[in-house]
Amino acid sequence: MRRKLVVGNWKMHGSLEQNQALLTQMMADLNGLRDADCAICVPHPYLAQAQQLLKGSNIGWGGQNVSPFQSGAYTGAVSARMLADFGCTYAIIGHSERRVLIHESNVTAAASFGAALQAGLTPIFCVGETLEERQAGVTEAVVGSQLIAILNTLGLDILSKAVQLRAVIAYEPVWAIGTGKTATPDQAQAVHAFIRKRIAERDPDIARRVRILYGGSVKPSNAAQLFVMPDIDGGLIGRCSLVANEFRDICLAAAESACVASQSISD
Ligand SMILES: O=C[C@H](O)COP(=O)(O)O
Repeated sequence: MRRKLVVGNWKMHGSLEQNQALLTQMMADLNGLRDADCAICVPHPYLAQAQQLLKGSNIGWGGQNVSPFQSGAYTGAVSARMLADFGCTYAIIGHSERRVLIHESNVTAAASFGAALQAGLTPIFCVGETLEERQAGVTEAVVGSQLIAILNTLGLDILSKAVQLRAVIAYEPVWAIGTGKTATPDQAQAVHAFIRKRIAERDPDIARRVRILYGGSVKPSNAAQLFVMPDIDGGLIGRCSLVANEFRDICLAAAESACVASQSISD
């Protein structure tokens, strides 16, 4: 059975002082969490602080993007190796805010996915459609092309590395991000099942093992309904990862849904 994972994406929020208080509270709140994994992806300047505070706790940490390049004259860019230097486990790749606002392409996102794996990080590869795309009925075509970009750009060899480092996919419908409009559990499940089916066409074993997170206005009041869906393996959380008790409740919902699932298997 796939272990649930909840990842907070702080986006461009925080300060040394706020982070100290928030991470300290989260460590206290999540100290006893056993049945789910959790992590926080912080803005790059706060990686050292996250490493110092979270080391030895059961909260992992990561960055929110990596350069597709290993090093060189790329002003303002941060390499995957640099994230690894700060003990990161995770790197969010291809978030829609980067795709939409700074026109990051499928090819760039795929190359960053490869760079993250190369540095030993677990990439969290984001896919998702806009509202116009959903209304036009092309959700599967859009998500499918975002996924296939990985193979087209990096080739089939990337799959074994992705398995080894437990690469994660995050389905985030753009229309649900930061809007308060969550996809219904059935809408999200349908796209998650499509993603798993697409991966299964290449490799059924990877499809069974890969964790697919849902992101887009996840909150304590809807987390449990989403996490019990068979192909939803946790969440990528924006706004509610900036509020300790809301993030705690979402992590607890993930752990609880894992217990419900294991009970129903043994029943
Ligand atoms: O990476 C996280 C997503 O963009 C979701 O953000 P949100 O929970 O604020 O809607």
